[in-house]
Parts: sequence; structure tokens; C-alpha cells
Amino acid sequence: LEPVTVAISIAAVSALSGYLTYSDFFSCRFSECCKEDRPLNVSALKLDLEKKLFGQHLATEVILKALTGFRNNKNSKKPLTLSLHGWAGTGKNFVSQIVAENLYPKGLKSNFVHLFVSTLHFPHEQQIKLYQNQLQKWIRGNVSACGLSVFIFDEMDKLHPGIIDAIKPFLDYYEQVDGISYRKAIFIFLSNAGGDLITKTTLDFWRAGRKREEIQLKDLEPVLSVGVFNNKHSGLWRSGLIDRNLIDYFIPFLPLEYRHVKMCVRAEMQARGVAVDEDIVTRVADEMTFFPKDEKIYSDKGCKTVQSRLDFH
Ligand SMILES: Nc1ncnc2c1ncn2[C@@H]1O[C@H](COP(=O)(O)OP(=O)(O)OP(=O)(O)O)[C@@H](O)[C@H]1O
Repeated sequence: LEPVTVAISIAAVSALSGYLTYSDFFSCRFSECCKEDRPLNVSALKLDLEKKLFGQHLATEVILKALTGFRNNKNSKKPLTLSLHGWAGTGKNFVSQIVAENLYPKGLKSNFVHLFVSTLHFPHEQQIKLYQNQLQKWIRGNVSACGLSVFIFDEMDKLHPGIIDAIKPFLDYYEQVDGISYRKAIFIFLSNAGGDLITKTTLDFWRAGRKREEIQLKDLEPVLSVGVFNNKHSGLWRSGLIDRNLIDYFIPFLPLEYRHVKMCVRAEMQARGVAVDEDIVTRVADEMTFFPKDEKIYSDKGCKTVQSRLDFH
């Protein structure tokens, strides 16, 4: 059989079985497809988070629930907004990548996933108005092309106050704004703001002899939202997004311990296709620095420099 005949037969069978429409088959085969109505593969996302993300039981649980609920709800009243907080190298970008890959096979490289980095895209304080206009245009254009667009804002703590409020109308409970519905879009904010509050709570649990897995969202989420709202350097200082309850979840990323750093080293070795050597794992983990000064429990940079350190061994 010729490839064309095979393609047509597969398309016809798929269309008949209701799995894909005929035009879907061709458009999705030859260019990337906007997956607005496709259900999320919940077990794949769960497996990814549980296998790949270390030491973040709260983030794993909340992200899984939030995405599943949102994607299964055919009548969502607003876009999904997640605000991820935590110390450097604790997995915020890593999780965004996992989420993106579970929505679109090309992940962060997908045409429907957009990453904004504050210091790169919005560097000058004097140009806030310009950035606000550009941001609105960019989001409007992309959501009109694909409802299930994903927008990731990295370095929120370095974003000049007020910029993010430009997207408030898109995050609100409107059916449409100027003829466009934003209700299927996903907004993810990443920030180091609140990292100190998260560390303090995690440390309190540790000092009280309690397991970190006992920390619940209610121990952190309220402190986090208030802390971020009152922090001039959070990107969400006095933000209407918090005021109007437009952020669905504040998700804490806990500081990583020595054992988590070791897990990151092992994962990196496996990703490089080399056999895991426990001596090297220990040596790389021992090279990292830990805080607080006395107890030395949490890695200063999380797992961030693990990859480059591994190159030396
Ligand atoms: N909790 C984790 N589980 C597994 N790997 C992790 C985790 N945290 C970090 N890593 C590894 O470290 C790398 C750097 O982490 P990542 O970029 O996600 O940190 P971040 O929290 O976004 O930091 P920053 O706030 O500095 O941007 C990731 O690509 C991943 O390989």
C-alpha cells in the first residue's frame, strides 16, 4: 500500500470511530494541533509528577487536582491561574515543563505554550504602559488562535509592580472579552517571593520532629497569598489579581534536602544514559551548600547546579 492510501484509510477509520475528525487527522498530522477539547491524560501526568518531581508533595497534589478539575470541566467560568512559589532550584520551571508536555507533546516548544521572563521581556521600569499594551495584544492574539493556550510568567518577583494587572480582564469571570473567551487558557506564575515563609514553616515542622509530608496546603497557602500581596517585590504587590481572588492556587515549593539533591543527581545520570554511581552521587551532593548555618538541612540552590557539577565527575 502507498503511504497516502494508508494515511487516508487511517483517517477514515479514525473518523468513523469518532476518535478524530477527518480534518483533525490531517491538520494534526502535518502541523501542531490546538487541543482545546481533548481530555487530559490524568494518569500520565500523575506518573510524571510522582516519578520526576522530588520532595514536593504539595505541588504534586495541587497541580494534579487543579489541572484535572479544570480540563474535565466543560464549563469552566474562568481560566486556570496557578502561582508557584519557592526557593531557587526547587522545581517551579521543571513542573511548568511537565505540565506543558502533558498538554502538548512539544512542551515548552509548542506554539501554544508561551514563556515570559521578566528581566528579558519587561526590563525597563519606564515602559510599563508599553509592556501592558504588548502583553494584552499578545495574549488576545494567542487565545483567539487557540483557547487552550498556556502562558508562563517566570521571575514574577522581578516584574515591575502593576504590569501583571494589565491581564486582569482576561483572568476574570467573563464569558467573553471583545468576542474572545479566555476560559480555557492556563496562566502559570513563577516566583521566589514567599520562599522565606515557606522555608520557615518547613523548618518549624522539622524542628518539631514532624515529617515534611505532614505539611498541608492550609499551613502555607493563606500566609503565602497575604505575604505576596504585601511584598513590593513579588510582582503581585497589591495586585488586583489577588484582591479579586483571580489566582486559583498559591502552590508552595518546599526547600530541598540533601536526600532530594541526591535524587536529582541520580535522575540526571539516568537522563544521560550512564549507570548510577553512588560514590559520584554522594560527592556531587556533598559539594552543594546547605542552610540554616547550624543545622544545614536545605540546599541553597535546590537542585539547580546539579547538572553542571556532574560534568566535573
Ligand atoms: N523538586 C525537584 N525534583 C526534581 N528535579 C528538580 C527539582 N527541583 C529542581 N530540579 C532540577 O533542577 C533543575 C532546575 O530547577 P528549576 O529550574 O525547576 O528551579 P526553579 O524552582 O524554577 O528555580 P528559580 O526560582 O531559580 O527559577 C530542573 O531542571 C530539574 O532538573
